[in-house]
Amino acid sequence: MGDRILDCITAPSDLGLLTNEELGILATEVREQIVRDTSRTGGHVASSLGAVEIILAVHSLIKSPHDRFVFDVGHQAYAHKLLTGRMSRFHTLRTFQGLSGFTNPFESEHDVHASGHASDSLSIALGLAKARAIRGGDEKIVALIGDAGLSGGMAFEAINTIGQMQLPIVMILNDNEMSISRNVGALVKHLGALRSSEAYREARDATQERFEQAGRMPRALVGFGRSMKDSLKQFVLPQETMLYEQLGILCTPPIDGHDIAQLKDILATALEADGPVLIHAVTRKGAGYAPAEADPVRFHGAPAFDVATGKDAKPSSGVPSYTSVFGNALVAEGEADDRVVAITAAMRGGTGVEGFFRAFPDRAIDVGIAEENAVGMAAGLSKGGMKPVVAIYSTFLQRAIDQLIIDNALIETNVVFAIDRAGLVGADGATHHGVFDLVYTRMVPNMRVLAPSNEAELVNALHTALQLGGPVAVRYPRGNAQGVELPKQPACLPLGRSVERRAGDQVVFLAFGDMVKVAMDAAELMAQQGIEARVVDMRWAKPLDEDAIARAADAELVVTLEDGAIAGGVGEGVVHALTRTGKVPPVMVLGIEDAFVTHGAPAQLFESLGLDAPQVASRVQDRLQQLRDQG
Ligand SMILES: Cc1ncc(C[n+]2csc(CCOP(=O)(O)OP(=O)(O)O)c2C)c(N)n1
Ligand SMILES: CC(=O)[C@@H](O)[C@H](O)COP(=O)(O)O
Ligand SMILES: [Mg+2]
Repeated sequence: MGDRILDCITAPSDLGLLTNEELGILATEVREQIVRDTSRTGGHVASSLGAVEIILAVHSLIKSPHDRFVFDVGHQAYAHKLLTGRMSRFHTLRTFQGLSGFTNPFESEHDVHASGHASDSLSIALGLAKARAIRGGDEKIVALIGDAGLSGGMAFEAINTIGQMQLPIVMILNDNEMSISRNVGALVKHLGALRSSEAYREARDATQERFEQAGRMPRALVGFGRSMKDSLKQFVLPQETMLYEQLGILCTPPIDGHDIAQLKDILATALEADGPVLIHAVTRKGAGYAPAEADPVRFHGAPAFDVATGKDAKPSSGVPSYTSVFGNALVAEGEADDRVVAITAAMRGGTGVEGFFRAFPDRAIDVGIAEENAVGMAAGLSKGGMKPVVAIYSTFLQRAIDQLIIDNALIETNVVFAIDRAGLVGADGATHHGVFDLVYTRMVPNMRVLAPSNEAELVNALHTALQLGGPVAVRYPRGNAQGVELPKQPACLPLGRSVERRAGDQVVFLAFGDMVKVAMDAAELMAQQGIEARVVDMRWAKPLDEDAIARAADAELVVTLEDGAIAGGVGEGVVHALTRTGKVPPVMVLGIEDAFVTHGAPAQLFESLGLDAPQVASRVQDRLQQLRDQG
């Protein structure tokens, strides 16, 4: 480890003192550090490895934090973290109380925003540029965005305004032809045409040659601002010019995103331009670590792995994930009914719909990072006689709440929202926890919401949702299911009916989804203290089982348990239902308090929130005692 350049970096501006050769050595050291530490913590290995040279080149030319470097998604920002004073804590990445897996301004002054959700970087950069114009500042603004991030609606909208406003911003397109899976969409074809077109190849070679001849002095060669545009234009055929050129953004030909010297040359010029510039950098996802280059999909978001082989460090538990159970159940539903159509927004693997894509390619759609489009399109499919299932993470459906409300719920489309990653997801943290879907689905008229408590319930919930008609959400968590047997044939669950899982009269738990297990374990612990608790698996977050709620009103204490935000959550819905019975017993509403939840292993997070079974049991016992003491 001795004598590394990386260990001598005290601030990102130190990079400006390094030669290109030294920066190349630093790139290797950064990669080794990323692989070593993420092999223990897991993380977004492939994306971060692919962006190392770009990040080094940018930091060697800008003065962060005065100059602003904005990351799209932020999953590729590990090199940035290592170079901005977070080396010594990098081994804590994504762990409880450790570094975040994304950029976060509360973690470092070099991080502009809380990244994690794709396609927002250009809007943030544009806002910074406008603020600079109003204030009269001189800071440089650079945004790094992937080819999939660039295809998201928010990025398209930003480009529209960036082209109009003409404020100086440097956008670096990190084009590796990959989203998490292979990138999709017409923009991909456009970028591919640019990369492969003879004109661009010639342009790239010519640019490189000329840089080399000029001892890499592009300023002298291509000039600044508009003259750079003219200069670059001579290399491209009009019909091959980049789409964004036509929208008023100066675009470079594709350049090698792993060539630090070339990157610096182009960047130095772009940073001086008087309008928006897009640098098209071509990279390899996973670059520099053979297992990640060979399988960038697996190494997009990898669990801990063995560095030598790239294989998972921990063997699988053998219990299927909720996601895979859902994926198989969806294929079975697709076999039984040819109106079932699956939609994903760039999350084929994550949402478990790969099998459906293989079985029914004509009824499977990946819209890319375009959640609004996915949910809007589902409405159209439903109106056209189909039964669309939008398989989507809870956190990403937040992008499409309007389409859920207006395009679907208002006209009662037959759309199923299969909401994966509901509840606390773990290492991805605040930007990715699925803690709002119980609020934003329940608040909408015509919506029905199922919260299965195990995988058998999930299979039945999906079947029920498809049979029921109208917009129905089925929410389930990340990770392993409970290990229960699956039904041979899926059954329809009675609408708005709960199931009692445990008898008891003193305390009644009204629990939702994954929290039923916590309630069962807590009830068991309380029984050891002589307290008898009923556990009701509520099954439906909407409509609520009003009869079960009315029966609970006879208990000394009612406890609602959800793994979502309690502000506006389903526990509050239960309280409302209780007020309608005319008899309101003491109620504890347990769930996520009004604060963002950090990252860490789910068990640690539940413990830190007082939502693990032992703490739930003791909180409930304390409250019961308090009530009894009050008489
Ligand atoms: C709104 C939103 N939808 C989906 C995702 C999940 N997601 C994270 S990274 C990613 C792919 C990003 O691809 P790209 O921008 O090309 O970057 P790369 O990983 O290829 O470097 C996706 C789909 C997300 N973070 N945000
Ligand atoms: C950065 C991002 O948004 C995704 O890569 C996300 O981290 C995937 O999460 P899962 O690991 O739960 O699929
Ligand atoms: Mg990409």
